[in-house]
Amino acid sequence: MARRWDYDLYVIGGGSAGVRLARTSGALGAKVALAEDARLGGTCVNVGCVPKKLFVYASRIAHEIADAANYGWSIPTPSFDWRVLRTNEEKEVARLNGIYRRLLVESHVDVHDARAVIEGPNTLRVDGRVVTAERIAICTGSVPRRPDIPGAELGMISDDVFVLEELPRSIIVVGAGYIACEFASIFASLGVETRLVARGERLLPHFDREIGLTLQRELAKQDVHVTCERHVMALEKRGDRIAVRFDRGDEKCPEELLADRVLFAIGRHPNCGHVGIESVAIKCKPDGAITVDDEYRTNVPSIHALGDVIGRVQLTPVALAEGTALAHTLFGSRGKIVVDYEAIPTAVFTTPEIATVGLTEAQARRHHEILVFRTEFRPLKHTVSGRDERTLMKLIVDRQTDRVLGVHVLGEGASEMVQTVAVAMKAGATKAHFDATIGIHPTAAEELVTLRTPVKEP
Ligand SMILES: Cc1cc2nc3c(=O)[nH]c(=O)nc-3n(C[C@H](O)[C@H](O)[C@H](O)COP(=O)(O)OP(=O)(O)OC[C@H]3O[C@@H](n4cnc5c(N)ncnc54)[C@H](O)[C@@H]3O)c2cc1C
Ligand SMILES: NC(=O)c1ccc[n+]([C@@H]2O[C@H](COP(=O)([O-])OP(=O)(O)OC[C@H]3O[C@@H](n4cnc5c(N)ncnc54)[C@H](O)[C@@H]3O)[C@@H](O)[C@H]2O)c1
Repeated sequence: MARRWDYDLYVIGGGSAGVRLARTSGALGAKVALAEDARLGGTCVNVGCVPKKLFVYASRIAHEIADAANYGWSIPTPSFDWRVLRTNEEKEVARLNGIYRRLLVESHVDVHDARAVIEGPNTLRVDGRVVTAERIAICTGSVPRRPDIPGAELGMISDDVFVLEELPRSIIVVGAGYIACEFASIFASLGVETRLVARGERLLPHFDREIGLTLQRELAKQDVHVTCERHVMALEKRGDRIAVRFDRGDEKCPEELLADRVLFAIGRHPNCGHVGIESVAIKCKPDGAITVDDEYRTNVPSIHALGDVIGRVQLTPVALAEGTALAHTLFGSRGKIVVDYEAIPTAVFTTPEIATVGLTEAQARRHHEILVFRTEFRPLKHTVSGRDERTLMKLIVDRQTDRVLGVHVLGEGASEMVQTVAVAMKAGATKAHFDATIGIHPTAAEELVTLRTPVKEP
């Protein structure tokens, strides 16, 4: 029998959400095509998680070198070459682009290296051709925001860091979230004079307050100048440098500062431009994110949207989970699969790094009577290295049920620790379970199972 549509599913966007949706659907027997107008792998692979983490590794080697002397190592005049790092990072990204293509092809997905634009509920234009599909999935991700101020075009966005020809001597990073903190930490560790400017009262406003404040203190020890409650008003070219004007100045941060580069890290917009959503009147929220139901269906029943473009949680593992869930819901045999958005673990890859799962202390206080278990210490490694770095751990526990509601760690290995703790939390772990678990010695992680005395209420 002739098919009514060219495809069962047409996926727009080859990032984390799109590739996972397409290849899982293909593997389940659907006839699938995917369009990507840039590089396969999307933000995460090309200008996000992966190249960023490689930069993080590079930056941490600087710390290892500094810590080596007291361990007996003498490393004569180390030097760093940004171009070598960039070249090797690009090679790895190209390798991953190839792997993504192979995974799609092996799942029988037709890959179209082109922009796809929706023209109707079941119709798209791809490379000048009209293609039809029973269902369309918009997985077009998000793009970095720039502030609406004079001279904003002089500043970089995170995408630009991955094509930076030379490491600047100085940088002003604007923002207080994941990207601002991660890049400030990377640049400072690589020897760039770094200033982080936040408009709010602290870094990482969506994280546990104490974690944000402690990060600020740790970054300051590494000579990152952190200035809070300051708004950037304008950027202006001054010879080879950029002048940044703030809303006010004081002795710690004057009203105007010069730097080689400015990086805006002030959040990301859902990427709905050039997708044709207006042609079928797809509804969006005021922030531009596409509105979907719990099956990622838009107001047009044949069109779905998932990943960053729906603006729920802009993290790769969430985009992947959404892709898997939708593929199984549409083409699997188990009925509707839903993503559990509760207690999503997340990390900020600063040095020292942060990882967290569950409620912050402030969030928990709103709905629970809680006990807070807390420890702050100098890690064993640094008792000899001499580095003045502290680790902070917090456990937020429901006083009545003993359930662990939140775990917050700032310190080396935080992300690796919290990923595993998140499993225990999903299983409904109580503080008694943590107490009954034997630690691994000597580690920092063992502190999580040896915290016995709650913090006294003020
Ligand atoms: C600097 C940075 C660091 C990050 N680090 C982390 C991290 O450490 N951990 C983490 O979990 N998350 C991280 N993230 C977030 C993560 O990258 C995103 O949440 C994730 O990539 C979203 O996946 P997505 O598939 O929704 O969108 P994307 O990966 O952005 O994919 C969308 C794709 O659609 C394509 N596209 C758009 N329009 C069209 C069209 N009309 N036709 C064809 N193709 C189109 C785009 O070219 C793009 O490739 C980071 C993000 C950034 C910017
Ligand atoms: N490690 C990770 O998992 C990781 C790393 C990077 C990015 N990401 C994802 O990408 C998203 C985008 O990252 P991000 O850091 O750009 O966003 P973010 O939402 O984490 O932080 C944006 C920050 O910019 C501030 N801000 C907004 N407008 C501003 C303005 N006009 N002037 C000054 N400050 C302003 C906000 O108050 C906020 O603190 C994150 O929300 C996250 O989901 C994740």
